[in-house]
Amino acid sequence: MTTYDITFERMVHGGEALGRLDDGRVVFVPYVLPGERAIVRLTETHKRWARGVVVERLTNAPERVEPRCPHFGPSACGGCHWQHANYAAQLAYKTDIVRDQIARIGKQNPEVVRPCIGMETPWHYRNHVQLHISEDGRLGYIRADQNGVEPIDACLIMNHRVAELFEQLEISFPSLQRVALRGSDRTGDGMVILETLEDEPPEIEVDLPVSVVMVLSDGTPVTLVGSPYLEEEVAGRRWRISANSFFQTNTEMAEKLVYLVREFAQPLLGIETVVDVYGGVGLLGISLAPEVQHVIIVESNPDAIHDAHHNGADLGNVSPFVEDAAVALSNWEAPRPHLVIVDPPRAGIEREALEALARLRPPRLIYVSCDPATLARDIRFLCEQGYHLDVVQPLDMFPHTYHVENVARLSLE
Ligand SMILES: C[S@@+](CC[C@H](N)C(=O)[O-])C[C@H]1O[C@@H](n2cnc3c(N)ncnc32)[C@H](O)[C@@H]1O
Repeated sequence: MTTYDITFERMVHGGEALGRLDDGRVVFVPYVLPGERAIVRLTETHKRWARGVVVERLTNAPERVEPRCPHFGPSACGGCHWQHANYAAQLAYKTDIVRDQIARIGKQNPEVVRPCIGMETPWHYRNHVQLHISEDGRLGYIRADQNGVEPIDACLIMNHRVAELFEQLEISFPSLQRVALRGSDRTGDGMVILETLEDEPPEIEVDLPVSVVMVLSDGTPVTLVGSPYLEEEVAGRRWRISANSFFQTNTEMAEKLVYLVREFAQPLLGIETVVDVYGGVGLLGISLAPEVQHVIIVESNPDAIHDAHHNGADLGNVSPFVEDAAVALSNWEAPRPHLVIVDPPRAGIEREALEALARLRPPRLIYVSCDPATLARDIRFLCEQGYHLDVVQPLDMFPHTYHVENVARLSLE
């Protein structure tokens, strides 16, 4: 077996550490830290890069800590990537990664990227988890090597309500594919979402104070017990969230996100219309509604738009629309919005929507993103169309993973 002695330089987007082979190729290796030296075996080789695994670690970085969770590691749970690094180091890696993406892919000055904002206590934060069924019928997460499901006894990143649901849950449906648990530590609401191969919902009995929704094989959600939605509390408002509506998975950081968007939207004086594209249940747009004349929410999921109607009803100036982003932006007939917020899924803004957004030319744009690479790609395009990148603020929505949320503000030069 050929092995290589590698010293690692930095963390990269995707969560691996980057080192170099003697022939100049870069090599990506998980579960090591910048500054560490390890003997590595290559698992994938290409002309300009390779991927490998640690055979033996020769040195430890000062940032290395003992992972708290017994399920963490290369041949176990794939949910967390960085429990072996202290939290301050995780935040520093995230800042460096975002700066690297903004410079290399976005072709922008990386100094506009502020240091990543972290959580005070970076544990028990997830209000929503997706669990799979292991070979022996237990609930778990997809393994880090993608080789099946790692059954888990407990998870340190579930919030307390979700952890409570997980402990109490006893289910045995032969056709069960996945189980999602959603819960709020603030309102106490809880929901179990069962995904099956069935076409018909079964009769079930549940002893717990939770709602149970079953998603049938065609994607239709059917409420079996309780309510079709749960409620969360963020930034002084209650948010209604249906079983298949998106909501930010970290409630504490969702609140920071709302306040940051509000800060980046200043000055709001004189702003008539704000458009919140990829708006979900309206979290970002509705939070600005008390300070502007009109908020339009564009979202493709009808259930989320139904929630947004409910969430903004008391304000009287919120108009939610079920529409594809590209279609809505391409056919925009209302007056030009003063401020557009975009918060697309990981893949970023589709090309057609991005081109339509650039043609619409709102004077100010706030781009919320959970993927720094697609954010940087889209920023590059928008800057080529005349926008200026003012600032990028990384937020640690997902401690112990390599994922990082970002809020960018762009304005017309
Ligand atoms: C990352 S979430 C953001 C939701 C919301 N801004 C929030 O903070 O809760 C992205 C949202 O975009 C919606 N979406 C995905 N593709 C879309 C499209 N092509 N057009 C409109 N909305 C889309 C998803 O349903 C989801 O609600």
